[in-house]
Amino acid sequence: MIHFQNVGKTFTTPTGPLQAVSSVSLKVEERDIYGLIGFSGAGKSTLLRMINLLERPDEGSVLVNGEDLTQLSLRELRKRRLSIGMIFQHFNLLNNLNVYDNVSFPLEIAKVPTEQRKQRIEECLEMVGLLDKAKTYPAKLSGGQKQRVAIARALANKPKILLCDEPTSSVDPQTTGSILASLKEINEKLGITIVIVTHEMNVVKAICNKVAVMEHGRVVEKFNLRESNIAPKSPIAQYLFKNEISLETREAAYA
Ligand SMILES: Nc1ncnc2c1ncn2[C@@H]1O[C@H](COP(=O)(O)OP(=O)(O)OP(=O)(O)O)[C@@H](O)[C@H]1O
Repeated sequence: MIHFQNVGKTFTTPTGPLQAVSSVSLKVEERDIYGLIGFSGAGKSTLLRMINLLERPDEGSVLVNGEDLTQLSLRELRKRRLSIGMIFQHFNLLNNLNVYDNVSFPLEIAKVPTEQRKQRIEECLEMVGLLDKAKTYPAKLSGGQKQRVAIARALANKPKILLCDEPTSSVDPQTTGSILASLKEINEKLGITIVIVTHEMNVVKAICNKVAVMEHGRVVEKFNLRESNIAPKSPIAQYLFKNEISLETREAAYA
């Protein structure tokens, strides 16, 4: 479904070139919930953003359903992006619009007629358990509710893939549970493939069937979490599996 072939990305920075992603090859199969884990700066978000070309790889290619998105015209790319939803750490809701209108927004961009829009918005809000909040503005919602609105909005155009960039990093552990439950449900019920960037092995263990561990722009190890004998070899993977804690606070302990 998603196939990274030897991808690389170097950013130009004031202090010189910075290789954020180096020679990554990885396959995400349909219906996977695939975790990308590693310390801050490992290149996880850059890799994730290559799937919908928010970042263009400058080496290798990324195939989505066998198609290299870099070869498409801008018009075709916009169309393909409708089948790839995305959610972010800080929710990125439009604060001047209520919940209903936030979910409506991508449908308006896709020029979905008003009547169909209404039905789809209600379906999506129902899916994340927030139909009763349709008229509420984001400022009145909790972090978990905001992220579930973002999930509903990402689902509006019936994507096949959902990209999640640290979706639980701004919320407390209990709220994390409700967001992860929504993600698991849409994966199981709608068959949506999910790729999730996280710092936390707890998140990976809760919902992912596979995980890739990243360090310094490279994937150092991959695991199928359905296998019974998981034996990490790299120091970082050993650390991550041993310490089910947030890396943000414990990076120093590993270093
Ligand atoms: N647009 C950009 N311009 C310059 N450097 C960038 C840009 N985007 C990312 N980087 C750098 O690339 C490296 C990888 O960043 P990336 O955000 O992919 O890492 P990450 O593993 O997702 O970390 P974090 O959890 O902190 O977001 C970092 O050193 C980051 O500072």
